[in-house]
Amino acid sequence: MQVFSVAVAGASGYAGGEILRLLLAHPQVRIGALTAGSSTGSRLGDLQPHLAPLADVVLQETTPPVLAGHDVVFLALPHGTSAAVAEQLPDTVVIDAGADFRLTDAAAWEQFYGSPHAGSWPYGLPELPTGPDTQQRAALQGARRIAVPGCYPTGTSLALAPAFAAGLVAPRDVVIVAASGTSGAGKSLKPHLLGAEVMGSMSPYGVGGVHRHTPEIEQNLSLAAGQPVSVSFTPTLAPMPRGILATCSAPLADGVGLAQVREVYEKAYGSEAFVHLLPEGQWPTSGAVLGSNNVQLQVAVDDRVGRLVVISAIDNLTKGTAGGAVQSMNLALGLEETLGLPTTGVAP
Ligand SMILES: NC(=O)C1=CN([C@@H]2O[C@H](COP(=O)(O)OP(=O)(O)OC[C@H]3O[C@@H](n4cnc5c(N)ncnc54)[C@H](OP(=O)(O)O)[C@@H]3O)[C@@H](O)[C@H]2O)C=CC1
Ligand SMILES: CC(=O)N[C@@H](CCC(=O)OP(=O)(O)O)C(=O)O
Repeated sequence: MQVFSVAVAGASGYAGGEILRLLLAHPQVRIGALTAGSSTGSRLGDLQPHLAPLADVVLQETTPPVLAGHDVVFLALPHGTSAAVAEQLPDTVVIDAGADFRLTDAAAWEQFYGSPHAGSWPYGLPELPTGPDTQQRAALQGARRIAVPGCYPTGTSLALAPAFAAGLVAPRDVVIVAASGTSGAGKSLKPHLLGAEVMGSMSPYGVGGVHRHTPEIEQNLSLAAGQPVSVSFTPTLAPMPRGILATCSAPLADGVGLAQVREVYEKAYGSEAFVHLLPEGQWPTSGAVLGSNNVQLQVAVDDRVGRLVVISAIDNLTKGTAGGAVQSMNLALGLEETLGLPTTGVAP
């Protein structure tokens, strides 16, 4: 059995920590260099105490020479730092959890990120419908560079893309409101995310079409629809460490009913290991996917206003980041796509 050496840059952060949790359970991975920024020189066990088998590994500086010589490098670094590292790793599969290479439209990148566009890499969401009978998976098989999706775009794009690909909904008046756990904001200190501010309170942010995941969601849904789709996206913060629950809705085409919608979603995801359309009457919850790579979906038709409503639940750190990254690595390396990825959650 072939074993691949894997390095993780940003191992002290939330995304890097979750990538390591999954890699520790992967049968064909040997964990190599672990790197960080300000915590270079620290023991991993002092920063990620849940990763017991790696407790005594000392974090190294994030430089191309430290990361070179591995089969795969995961980058879990702040935006804007990946390009310089990746270009010095020509012989390595590079999987970037950051946003730098997700958008194909340079103008959209510059508008939402305020910096020059680095380019675009194959987008790491295998199950995404990219047309009536196609999926993103094909672009990831054997890829040498992969851009892991943002957490909100993962749950919301999977929720609506089948309806767009099948022409069930119109490409306008699409409304998405999603609640995320606070780990989505990363580990660095943010005054509005202190315990006292977050506990027992929900709050909106990035309101009015300004959140940087808006163009990423539009890119995914436009690809599925084969025409431009515009989206009103509002994120909210929920008093929980991890998880995203998204409510996504769009105007239904004339005459489309629930049976047809369910048939389309069953066809899109019926053979997927991680994306599950729940039985009628059962609703996704963020708690039910905690720690797993699963996506729970439920569809409803609101006949009063003629809209499709799709609810999705993911764990932002698992399917929304690290699970998507490891799933993409499996495809890039020609391994079984599900290797090392949990389909069982943690409850309560
Ligand atoms: N959290 C989430 O749900 C998701 C995150 N992502 C993406 O993953 C990436 C990491 O996010 P997250 O883990 O949440 O963030 P964290 O703030 O938790 O971690 C950031 C990591 O990057 C390291 N780092 C910071 N600055 C530098 C630098 N200049 N050079 C080298 N290393 C540096 C930090 O090291 P140190 O602490 O030692 O400074 C730490 O290991 C981001 O691009 C984020 O957008 C993607 C999808 C979802
Ligand atoms: C709760 C929270 O703050 N979430 C983050 C998104 C996390 C994510 O997916 O990050 P990247 O696109 O940066 O990789 C946010 O809204 O900025």
